[in-house]
Amino acid sequence: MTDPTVLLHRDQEVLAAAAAARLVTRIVDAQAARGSASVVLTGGGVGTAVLAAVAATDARDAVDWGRLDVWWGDERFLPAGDPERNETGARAALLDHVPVDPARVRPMPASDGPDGDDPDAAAERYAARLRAAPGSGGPVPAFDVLMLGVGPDAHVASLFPGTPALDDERPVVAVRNSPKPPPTRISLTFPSLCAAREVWLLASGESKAEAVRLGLSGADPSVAPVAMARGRERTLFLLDRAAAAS
Ligand SMILES: O=C1O[C@H](COP(=O)(O)O)[C@@H](O)[C@H](O)[C@H]1O
Repeated sequence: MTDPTVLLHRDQEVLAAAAAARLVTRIVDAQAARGSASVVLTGGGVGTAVLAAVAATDARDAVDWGRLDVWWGDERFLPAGDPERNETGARAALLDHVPVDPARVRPMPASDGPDGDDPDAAAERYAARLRAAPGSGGPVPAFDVLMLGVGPDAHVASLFPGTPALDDERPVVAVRNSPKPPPTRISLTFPSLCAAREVWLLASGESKAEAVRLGLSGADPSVAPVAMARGRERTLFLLDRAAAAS
């Protein structure tokens, strides 16, 4: 686990553009070093804005999209194509616009998928895919970069304060009664999130400032799950000024 480095940006637009440039470079470097790269996507406002900024930059052509593994850190357990799904937003912002290998894009199952409306079975299915992924020497691969948004309540992925998922050691869990709609979700757990080489926490706006402060100050993760957002080799808090204001 690494201590966070804070990088400040003027506003969300600059933050998204800078994170997009950093993401392209990170993927290109990983592909040069290991032949392929793996990223874990987040939903939410800034996370999706970063993907749109990647799509908008010519630098995206430096990436070998066919050698990129795409995963998600959490998902709203809704039917495929639902606009509230993180997958839907990521496809519209980026994945539909670049030549990714469909077999290497691995969304979390939808509620009308092979397990039907059973989030526990869907979580187990995703855990099995992670375990079986090339280069996975354990429960999950060593992701090159894992991006996280953060809620005003300091949740990351779909790990909410005071909920049993925070202490769950399985790599992927079903989340019920989420305080933020929709109520049923699937999420990577802390051991999986923290297995990433680099974790990037993205936050924009003053509503996130207190959560960011807690995330940087070693708060109790049961109160502020964001405090567990740490990568093995590097942790970045990519913030705009408003999110850093507390
Ligand atoms: O529900 C979720 O919320 C967080 C934060 O979203 P934001 O719109 O407030 O930035 C997001 O990171 C997570 O992936 C998502 O499922």
